[in-house]
Amino acid sequence: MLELKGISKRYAGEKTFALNRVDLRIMPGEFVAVLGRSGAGKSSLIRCINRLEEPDAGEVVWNGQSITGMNARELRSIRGEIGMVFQHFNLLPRMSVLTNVIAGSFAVMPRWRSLIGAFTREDRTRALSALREVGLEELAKRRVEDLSGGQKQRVAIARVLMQQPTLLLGDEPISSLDAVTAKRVMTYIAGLHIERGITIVLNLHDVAMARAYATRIVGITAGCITFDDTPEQLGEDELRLIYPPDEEDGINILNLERNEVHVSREYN
Ligand SMILES: Nc1ncnc2c1ncn2[C@@H]1O[C@H](COP(=O)(O)OP(=O)(O)OP(=O)(O)O)[C@@H](O)[C@H]1O
Repeated sequence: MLELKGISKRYAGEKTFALNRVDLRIMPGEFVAVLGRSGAGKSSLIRCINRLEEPDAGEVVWNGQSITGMNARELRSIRGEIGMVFQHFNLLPRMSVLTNVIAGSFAVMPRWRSLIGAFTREDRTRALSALREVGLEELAKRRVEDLSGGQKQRVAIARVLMQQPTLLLGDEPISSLDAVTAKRVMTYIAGLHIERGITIVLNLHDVAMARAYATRIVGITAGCITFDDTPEQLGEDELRLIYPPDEEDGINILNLERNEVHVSREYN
């Protein structure tokens, strides 16, 4: 179980809290989509879970272990259990696809081996099998910088598979992909949930995707949870709460008819 207890985060120099005493309990095997307008605190929430950002207050507990109470060594080890996919993939662009996938186990690999690239035969076999699962085995030797966005995200998913995590965190993993590719990537992520029972927490900008794939939706507004229920309960009123009109520029970002949310001017 993943538990956030009173998590608060305020960035240096900012007046308002990015997260304001957030409490959240996620049971094993849940697929949670986190929705909210731009700046609501979605990334901060995801990043505070594995301490890519340090919360200012509160506690994160994963399977009975307090992540917030861990020292650097313990944190490295727990991160081996927690996979992460990002909007911009976070891959090593000049390295091969295979090397990137093997890098998924760096957190659990003795440091000297990861430094000199001395991968074992077993590492390669496992990485190739992960690539097969996302349909990219033939591209194993290709440099990552030569791949399309969708292929890069599938490499990132293969890297997560290699890591064999029990928890997958995603910070807008489909935001930079076109609609068709985004759907394909979501299908792979859903596969991790359905076939392996991995607990998943993803930030998404796309309400339709959240409804289609998640088992639970958490809405964040100005650093606070304003919705937490099943996708079926997410109606128009709830969407208005999660996506209030921008007071400063008066743009109502919610287009209920098209069932999609424009999160910033660039998306329009
Ligand atoms: N490194 C930072 N330094 C200062 N302020 C930050 C930093 N990161 C985020 N913030 C602020 O914290 C608030 C929440 O940001 P966060 O990135 O968590 O929101 P978000 O919902 O993920 O937004 P988006 O959908 O645009 O990515 C925003 O007001 C943002 O400007």
